[in-house]
Order: sequence, then structure tokens, then C-alpha cells
Amino acid sequence: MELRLHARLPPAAPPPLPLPYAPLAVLPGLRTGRDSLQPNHRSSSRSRCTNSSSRLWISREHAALLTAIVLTVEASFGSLNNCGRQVVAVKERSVSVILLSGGQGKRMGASMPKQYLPLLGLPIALHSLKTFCQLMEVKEVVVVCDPDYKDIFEGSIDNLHIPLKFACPGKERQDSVFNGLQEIDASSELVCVHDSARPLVSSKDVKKVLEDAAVHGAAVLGVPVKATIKEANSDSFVIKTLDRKTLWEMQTPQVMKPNLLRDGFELVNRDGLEVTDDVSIVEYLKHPVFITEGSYTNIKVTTPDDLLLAERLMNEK
Ligand SMILES: Nc1ccn([C@@H]2O[C@H](COP(=O)(O)OP(=O)(O)OP(=O)(O)O)[C@@H](O)[C@H]2O)c(=O)n1
Ligand SMILES: C[C@](O)(CO)[C@H](O)COP(=O)(O)O
Repeated sequence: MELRLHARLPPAAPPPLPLPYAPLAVLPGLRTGRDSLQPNHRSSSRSRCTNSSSRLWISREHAALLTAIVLTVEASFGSLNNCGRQVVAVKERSVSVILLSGGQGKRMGASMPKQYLPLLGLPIALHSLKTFCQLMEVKEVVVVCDPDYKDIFEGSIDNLHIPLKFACPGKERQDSVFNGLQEIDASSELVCVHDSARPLVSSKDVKKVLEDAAVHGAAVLGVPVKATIKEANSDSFVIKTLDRKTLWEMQTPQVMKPNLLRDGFELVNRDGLEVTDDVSIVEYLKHPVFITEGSYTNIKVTTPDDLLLAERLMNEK
């Protein structure tokens, strides 16, 4: 959708407000020419959102008409924020979080599963648990963990206002997600799956991906791929170089309407499909999945060098 306005640009230094003209920037949800209204636009500089400081001037009558149009569009489809993203408010206490803590951390090679190793004095898994518990949108957290580690979570958050539930891990990550899904409240509007091995996720990025999932049914945090990626055959010869402009690296949280995940699991289990992330299950249903641009700092702690990097990033937070 693109709104084109016939407007007069002000001189370099605008004079005091010339009645009966109103600055367009006061209109709710409406953005001016240089801001993209395309939610998934990727410019060559890869910045998704630029704020224009210039203002356009239109008559009061046009302003009133445009305000009415914008409010009607907002009421029907949600509003646009200043990056052109469509935004729907996520209701308070409407989201169930599944916090995955059931892995063994073989690649870390530590004496305990990596999510319980200390990061600045706190077990890795508790960092993102704290982030989720502070969000008004979250109604409960289902921790998927070996029962031997339950006590790490229990009582770890001061003044906890939401229930902390538990589920047992499965053999693979997707089995753990399935087990967690069985425990969520039937009235939840969104389910938000997160790797406890990603301690650095910010509440700002979590809120963004929740909003996008509310709009599109399913959304995932991701970052544009920085490297050149080649596809190779089993003898290590290049088959082709992929177009990096279309490639994104997936992170968590991965968020969707619970029924999409339930229906998807039915198909995936029926067909014996193995997936390494949760939105793949929604993709299998052929339902669209929106990629919410996240932050490169939301790393997954996988090997010992990631632990050092996480410590450094956490110190800079
Ligand atoms: N059966 C599993 C496997 C993984 N996870 C969780 O899924 C997240 C992402 O998995 P990954 O980083 O691959 O963790 P591990 O499987 O523990 O690592 P590894 O493959 O090195 O053993 C982690 O928070 C992990 O605890 C889980 O809950 N249940
Ligand atoms: C879901 C995930 O974090 C997306 O990056 C990732 O695929 C899970 O980790 P794994 O090491 O592939 O199991």
C-alpha cells in the first residue's frame, strides 16, 4: 500500500505554522514520502527504516480527511509504526512462552548442559526467563527441562506474577517443543518458543516479533545473512552461490497462533519430518511466516567461544 500525497514542500527553514496548513507528521500512523510503507523492504544499505526529518504541509480539510482514512485503516488492519510495520497491540497476559532447556549441549563439551553454565553469575537459562517474566504480554512460561534441573528455575524470579510450568524434554528439539505445547493454557492467543541458549534476546525484539505474529499468524526473529553462502555437493564442490540478499539467519523467539503449531505438528508427525526450528512446522502447512528483523547480538551459545562472546555482549548491554 502506498499513500501518495499532493503536498507542498516547505522552504529549507520552515516559517511559523501558516494557517490553515497542518504538519502532516501530526497525523496518527501516517508516514511521509521517504519512509517506506513496505513492511519487508530491504534497501541496498540493508537499513529497514529511515526517519525523515522533512515535513510536508497540507490543508486542515485534507488533514481531517486523511486522519479519518488512517483511523479507519488502523481499526481494520492495525496501525503502521514509524518503520512502516503494521502493528497490532498484543493483549496483556495473552502469550504462552515455551522456554527450551532440554538439550544436552554436546557441542559445548561442559560437565553440565550449557544452559545451566553461569553467565555473569546467573545460569544462562535464567537470563531470558527474566526478560520474558517482565513482559506484560506474557501469561505463563512453560520451561522444558530435565526434572533434575527444575529447582534452578523455581524461586529464581523475585515477585513472579505469572505461573511457571514444566514439561519434560524430548529426544530432539522439536519433541521438546511438542511436549511444551501440551502444557500451555487453552486460552493463549500466541505461543512463543525460545531457546534458553539465547540469553541476550532483548525485550524490544521480543515485543516486535509478538506484534508481527499477531498480525501475520506466525513470525520469527531473524537477521540478514552477512556472509557469502554457497551450496556444495557431498564432495565439497560448489553447486551454486546463493543470492545473499534473500537470505536470513533464523533466531528465536519463534511465535505463532497455537493452532497453527498444533495443526503443523499433526502433519509433521504424520510425515515423519525433522525440523530444526519451529516456524518450519508452520511453513509445512503452507501458512505465511513473517521475518521480524532482530539483532546480531541475539546469539545462541553453542560452543565455548560463544560463551566468551555472550559475556562480552552482556557486559556491554
Ligand atoms: N532435545 C532438545 C534439544 C534442544 N533443546 C533446547 O533447544 C535449544 C537449542 O538447541 P541447541 O543449541 O542445539 O542445544 P543442544 O541440543 O543442547 O546442543 P547440542 O546440539 O550441542 O547438544 C537449547 O536451548 C536446548 O536446550 C531442547 O529443549 N530439547
Ligand atoms: C531454532 C534455532 O535457534 C534457529 O537458529 C536453531 O535452529 C536451533 O538450534 P540447533 O543447533 O539447530 O538445534
